[in-house]
Amino acid sequence: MKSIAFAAGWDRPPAAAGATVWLTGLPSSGKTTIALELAGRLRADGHRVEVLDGDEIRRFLSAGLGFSREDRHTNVQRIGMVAEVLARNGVITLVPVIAPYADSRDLVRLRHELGAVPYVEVHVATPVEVCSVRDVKGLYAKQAAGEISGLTGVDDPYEAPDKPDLRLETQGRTVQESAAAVHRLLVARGLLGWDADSGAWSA
Ligand SMILES: Nc1ncnc2c1ncn2[C@@H]1O[C@H](COP(=O)(O)OS(=O)(=O)O)[C@@H](OP(=O)(O)O)[C@H]1O
Ligand SMILES: Nc1ncnc2c1ncn2[C@@H]1O[C@H](COP(=O)(O)OP(=O)(O)O)[C@@H](O)[C@H]1O
Repeated sequence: MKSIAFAAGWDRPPAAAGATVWLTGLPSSGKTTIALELAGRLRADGHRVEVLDGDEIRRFLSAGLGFSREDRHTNVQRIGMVAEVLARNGVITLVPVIAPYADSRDLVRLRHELGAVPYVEVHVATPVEVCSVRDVKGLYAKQAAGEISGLTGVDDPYEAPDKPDLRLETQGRTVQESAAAVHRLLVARGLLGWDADSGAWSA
């Protein structure tokens, strides 16, 4: 199959369409780690990739927003819009953001669908018991010590997706295995156009 691309005179396969890949899940579930691992793999395969990091967005685009239901909704809609613009322009946009409310996520998906922009929802479904042991940023410990409140999955809601495109259990799996599961989904959906591993069009 590779020879078809080169016989056609391309020095590299034509760019695939962009897509938004939203990784929703609890703090420390693995969203950011999986997004960064997958981004590296996709970039190595020649894809244009952006990772919209939740912390960075909150420092700039969503500066001043807190963690009330309303602020989280606003944050998610802003990120959804940026992701849609990027994806519409051929970028695979990975979004490791909690997005705890189903109606907020559904609105982002709907806007993508209305614009015919591919959208994939991955639920990083690590149980809270595992997340609170990982506690990458010390938030679970702070909540337990009474220093913060309103922590998603502990004393603030997390509405798990009913029908995500992929539900990923990360406990007992390596980061590479988790990222590979998302990669397989993108290939199965025909979103990568050209699969460098198999040397075939994934569509
Ligand atoms: N109260 C509370 N609840 C949940 N998360 C909290 C909270 N306070 C701070 N943080 C940290 O904020 C990081 C970014 O949150 P998000 O923008 O992804 O959240 S949301 O979608 O707007 O709900 C989020 O990043 P991740 O740990 O990568 O998920 C948290 O570490
Ligand atoms: N299979 C896995 N997939 C993703 N992360 C994992 C996995 N196994 C262990 N981890 C670890 O879990 C932690 C997840 O942290 P992070 O990605 O920052 O979570 P989040 O972005 O959801 O808050 C990291 O320390 C990561 O190394």
